[in-house]
Amino acid sequence: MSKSPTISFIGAGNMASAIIGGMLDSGFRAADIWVSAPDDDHLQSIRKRFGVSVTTENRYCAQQADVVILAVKPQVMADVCRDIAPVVQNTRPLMISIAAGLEAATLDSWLGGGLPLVRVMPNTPSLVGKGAAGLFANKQVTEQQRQTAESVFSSIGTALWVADEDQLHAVTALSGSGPAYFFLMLEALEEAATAAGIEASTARQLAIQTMAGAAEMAARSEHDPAQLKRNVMSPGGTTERAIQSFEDGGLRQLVGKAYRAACERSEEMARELAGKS
Ligand SMILES: NC(=O)C1=CN([C@@H]2O[C@H](COP(=O)(O)OP(=O)(O)OC[C@H]3O[C@@H](n4cnc5c(N)ncnc54)[C@H](O)[C@@H]3O)[C@@H](O)[C@H]2O)C=CC1
Ligand SMILES: O=C(O)[C@@H]1CCC=N1
Repeated sequence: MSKSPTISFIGAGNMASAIIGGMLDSGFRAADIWVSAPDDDHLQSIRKRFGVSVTTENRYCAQQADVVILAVKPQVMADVCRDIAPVVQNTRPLMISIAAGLEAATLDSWLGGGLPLVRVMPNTPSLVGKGAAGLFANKQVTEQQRQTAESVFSSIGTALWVADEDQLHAVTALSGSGPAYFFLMLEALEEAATAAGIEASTARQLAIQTMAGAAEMAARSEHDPAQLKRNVMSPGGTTERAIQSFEDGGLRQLVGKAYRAACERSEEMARELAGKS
């Protein structure tokens, strides 16, 4: 069997940590992982936490790799790619970008052109093995490289390919940004329950367990969410009143509006960042 690939992360922030943490839990080896970022203090804390190799030199980091995962903010991506381009043009690893709204063609041009490139939109629950990621491969990506990319992201949750790159905007607004929508719901429920007199820690635990339980049920049930919702709503009972209140307040429209705002921002970022090339 061929040796496991060396995977280098450029960027050591929230998402790199979430992906590395999930990968190690699912059996990837720390010895096969490199991470680079400018801040040495930050890198040392990642090294202590995960036991991976670290360096402040992006080029050196990229040079080690069969797979380079670009995990920096979209706004610094152009500089990072141009800096490592001479190295990766020579070693030709599989490039993976997790940046929101940055198109494969734009990244490829910054990297000098012609490299196999997978764009992934992951999310932070990857840290606990419950990630949800959409993946898109450019034409240079081989079947084996597709499998490698899929093995990384399916090791930390659900990983689904999209055929059309444009669909990544819709994925970003759904599962990329989505954890924050549910955290907002948790915040609001906790505030409402504490205002009604429940101790804050009790309110938080009950709200979190309820969200996790509802998600698990939705995942396992043969019924759709609308039916599961109706099953909780006893006629004339408490839930019916609460749901009516959500509907009267326009929650559905508000969710649609927020979702479209995220989609539009992703498209806008793609235009802005393509203009930087
Ligand atoms: N946070 C999230 O929920 C998600 C983020 N993303 C994408 O992931 C990417 C990273 O986001 P976060 O981890 O949240 O950001 P972050 O700000 O937590 O991490 C960025 C990392 O890049 C490093 N960095 C900055 N300049 C650098 C350079 N020149 N060379 C190497 N490293 C450099 C920073 O030191 C930091 O470690 C972004 O492109 C974002 O669009 C994608 C899905 C979800
Ligand atoms: O907010 C953002 O732009 C990134 C992409 C998806 C989640 N966080």
